[in-house]
Amino acid sequence: MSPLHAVPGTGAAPRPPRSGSMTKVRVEAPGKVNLFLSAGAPAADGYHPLTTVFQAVRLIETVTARRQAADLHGTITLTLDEPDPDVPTDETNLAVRAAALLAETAGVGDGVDLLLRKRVPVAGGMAGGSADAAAALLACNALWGTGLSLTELTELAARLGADVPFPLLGATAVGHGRGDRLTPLMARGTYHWVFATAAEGLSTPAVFRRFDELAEASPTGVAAAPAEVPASLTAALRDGDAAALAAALHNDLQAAALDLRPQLADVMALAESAGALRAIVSGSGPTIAALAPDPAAAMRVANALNASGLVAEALRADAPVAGARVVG
Ligand SMILES: C[C@@](CO)(OP(=O)(O)O)[C@H](O)COP(=O)(O)OP(=O)(O)OC[C@H]1O[C@@H](n2ccc(N)nc2=O)[C@H](O)[C@@H]1O
Ligand SMILES: Nc1ncnc2c1ncn2[C@@H]1O[C@H](COP(=O)(O)OP(=O)(O)O)[C@@H](O)[C@H]1O
Repeated sequence: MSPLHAVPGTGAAPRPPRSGSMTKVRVEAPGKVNLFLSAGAPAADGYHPLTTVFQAVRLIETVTARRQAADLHGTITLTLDEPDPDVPTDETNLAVRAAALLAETAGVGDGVDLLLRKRVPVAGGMAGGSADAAAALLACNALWGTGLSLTELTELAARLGADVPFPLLGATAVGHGRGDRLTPLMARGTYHWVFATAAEGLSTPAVFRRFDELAEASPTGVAAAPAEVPASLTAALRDGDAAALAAALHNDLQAAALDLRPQLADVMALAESAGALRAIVSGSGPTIAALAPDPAAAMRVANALNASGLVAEALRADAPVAGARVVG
C-alpha cells in the first residue's frame, strides 16, 4: 500500500487528537446523479476513462460508528437498521471495506460497530454503497482519532471505488480519470428531481460491458477519449436554469442500460409526459432520473410514476446538497 501524502492547504480537516474519546460518531452522506457522462474506450485495466458531472442529491445515507465492547476488540461489524437481502453485512460491504482500509493505512488496531441507514436505492446507479464508504471513512477517522485530512481520505476513497470520492465532496463536480479526479463546478439554484427505482438493480460492470459491445458493433466505434463537458451544461448550472440543464443532460451508458432493460424507456416517456423537463438513466441505471421545473411538477411526476405500476418507487429529492459531514 502506497504511503499517503497530505497536500498542504487543500481541504485539510482539523486533526482530532489521536486518543479520540468519542464513543459514537454519526455521519451523513448523499447519493448522486450524473448530469453528464461520456466514456472512452477501456484502458488495459478494464476501466473506462470518463468525463462525468456529478450532482449530490438529498437521498441521504447515515453511518453511525460506535466504539466497540472490549470482547470484540479489533473487529469491524455492520448492522443495517432495516435488513435488506440485497445489501451484504459482511466484509464485502463497502462501508466495512472503507473502515478496514482506514484501520490498515493508519495502523489502528481498534475495531468499530457500524450502523447503516440506507435511503439511496440499492444497485440503482446512484452510488449508495459509495456514500456509505465515504461516510464510514469520515466517521471512523473521527472515532479513532486517526486525524487524516480530507485530501488523504479522498485518496483512500478512490482506492475503494471510482464513485467513492464524490460523496466526500458533494454539491456539483466534474469527474475525470475513472470519474474519481474531481473539480467542483459552480451551480446556482435548486433542482427538483424524481428518481424512479426498479425492483431489481443493474450491475455496473455489466452495463459497461454492454456499452463496449454496442460501441464495437457501431460503425463509428468508441472514441478513445471521452468528450468534454459541454459549455451549454456549465452555463445552465451557472445560471440556475433547469430547462437549459434538462436539454444538456447526457449519459453514454443510457443506451446500454436500455438495451439490458428495455422497459425503462416507458418509464422515461411517462415521466416526461407527466411534466418532467427530461428523464435520463441515472449513471449505470436502472434508476430513471427525471428533472422537474418546480416542486409541484415533481410531485405530479412522482404520483404518475407511483400510480403506473412501472416502477418500484418514485422518490423526490432536491439537489445539490453538501458532501459527507459529521452530524452527531
Ligand atoms: C457508472 C458510475 C457513474 O458514476 O456509477 P454508478 O452509476 O454505477 O453508481 C461509476 O462510473 C461507477 O463507479 P463505481 O461503482 O464506484 O465503480 P468501481 O467500483 O470503481 O468499478 C466497478 C466496475 O465498473 C467498471 N468501471 C467503473 C468506472 C469506470 N470509470 N470504468 C469502468 O469500466 C469496471 O468494470 C469496474 O470493475
Ligand atoms: N453499503 C452498501 N450498500 C449497498 N450495496 C452495497 C454496499 N456494499 C456493497 N454493496 C453491493 O454493491 C452493489 C451495488 O451497490 P450500490 O452502491 O447500491 O449501487 P451502484 O453501484 O449502482 O451505485 C449492491 O448490489 C451490493 O451487492
